[in-house]
Amino acid sequence: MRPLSEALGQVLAAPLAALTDLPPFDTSAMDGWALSGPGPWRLPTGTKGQDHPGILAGHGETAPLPDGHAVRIATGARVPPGATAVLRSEYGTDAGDGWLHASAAHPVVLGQDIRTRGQECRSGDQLLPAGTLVTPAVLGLAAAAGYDELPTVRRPRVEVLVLGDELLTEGLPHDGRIRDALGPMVGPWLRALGAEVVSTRRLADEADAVYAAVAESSADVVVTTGGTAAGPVDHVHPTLRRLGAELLVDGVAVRPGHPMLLARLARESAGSAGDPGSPGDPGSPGDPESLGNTKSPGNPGSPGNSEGAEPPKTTESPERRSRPARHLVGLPGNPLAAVSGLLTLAEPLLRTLTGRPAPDPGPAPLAEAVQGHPRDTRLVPVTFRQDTAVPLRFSGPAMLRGIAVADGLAVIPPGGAKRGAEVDVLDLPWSASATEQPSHRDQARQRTAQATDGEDISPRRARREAAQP
Ligand SMILES: Nc1nc2c(c(=O)[nH]1)N[C@H]1C(S)=C(S)[C@@H](COP(=O)(O)OP(=O)(O)OC[C@H]3O[C@@H](n4cnc5c(N)ncnc54)[C@H](O)[C@@H]3O)O[C@H]1N2
Ligand code: MOO
Repeated sequence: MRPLSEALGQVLAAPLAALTDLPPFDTSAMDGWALSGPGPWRLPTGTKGQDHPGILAGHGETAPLPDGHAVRIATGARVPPGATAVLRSEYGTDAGDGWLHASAAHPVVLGQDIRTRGQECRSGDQLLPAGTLVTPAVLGLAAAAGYDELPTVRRPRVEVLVLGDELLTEGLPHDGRIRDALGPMVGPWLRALGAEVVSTRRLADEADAVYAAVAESSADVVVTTGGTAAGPVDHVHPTLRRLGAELLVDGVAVRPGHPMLLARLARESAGSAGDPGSPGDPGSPGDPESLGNTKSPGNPGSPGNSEGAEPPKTTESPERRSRPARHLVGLPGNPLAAVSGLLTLAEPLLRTLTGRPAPDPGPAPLAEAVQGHPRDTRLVPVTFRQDTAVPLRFSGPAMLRGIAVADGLAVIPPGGAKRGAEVDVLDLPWSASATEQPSHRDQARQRTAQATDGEDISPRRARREAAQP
């Protein structure tokens, strides 16, 4: 459990059920008078004009209001028993003779401007499902519904290791060296995906340095960048072999990003002995082994070659076996290939570890034809214009110019897609639709269907229209 003040950005470990009716009592929605029955209404002596406040917010139950009577009331105050409506101050006249009259232009309707008890929810109603990200609005709702603290899943602790001798951390490229584009990008991206990033370290292309950094990391997830291919200084595979890690994904049929990998590290490596805690301590950690079964357009590729797929023999004690596994996500060094790995490997892993539901962004039609790879799925940066996904230029594996202005990555099947073809789009964590819960999306669809007399519209359009005031 976490106090509300510390729960922002966490994920709910259990559904949020209302601890009270909301509103908890019949409440005046306006400043004015509480009335009983048809008017004119008798005012209590001493409440004439503004000199007597009447019933104010924050007070206990008041005396019943007899038929034909009225009493001044403030917004948020408890409506007295027997009241049948509230008349706004601008719609009534207190002439000072002890009687209140409603203006002819505003005839009183039964129940008007009274928020009835339980209008928003009844005590025990489920307000939010487990797995919901705690946003500022969720904090407000939880407080209104009676919570002082929230059951949350601990965020997975992630360490980022940036590999590459050629990388500069400042200034302009020179002498064959280039700026590190992934160090500043990957940590914040993982944070947006729900991770607690404990550090981002830059490492030289040295086998022992890479081995030591991975072996000594106490993080739940190690994310490396670069060094995934088979070049002379690509140290990720050799390190994993040296550690006896199990390769769960070793390359995918996706461009860019095809050398990305996911490995399960031995539960206890040199530096992680006795590592306390786990992403799932208080909550319900998912099982990353079921990643392939999660319903997600984020897994467009199929694991390719299966080098090292033989699981290591386990001689662990039951106590050690009960500790959660640690994982390594190997992102390719080409920057857009690394983004591809963030969205298709890191995202489902972190989502599963925190028990969040799979996104269901829905397809979008392509504004233009997109050339495909002959055998592999392509991921292409797109932006949304009206209802369509517009492919962006600068989508090469080494380029970030397209993704920097994109709303998502379109999933282009092998062989390509024609103009108008409906393709899945992987949302970026900060794109509006990525932050919606499926239940909200369904409600948005329903609301929009109501607003459009059931016209069949695309889910993306439904979401956009539902977001309009
Ligand atoms: N013979 C083959 N060579 C390569 C293949 C292949 O199939 N056969 N695949 C290519 C593809 S596709 C990719 S993607 C890369 C993956 O390489 P690595 O993960 O080993 O990454 P590096 O070799 O370290 O770097 C690749 C490229 O990216 C630049 N880079 C690396 N880190 C950063 C960074 N932090 N910021 C900016 N740029 C970075 C690096 O300078 C290289 O240009 O392998 C291909 N090769
Ligand atoms: O697949 Mo590489 O990953 O084209 O950039």
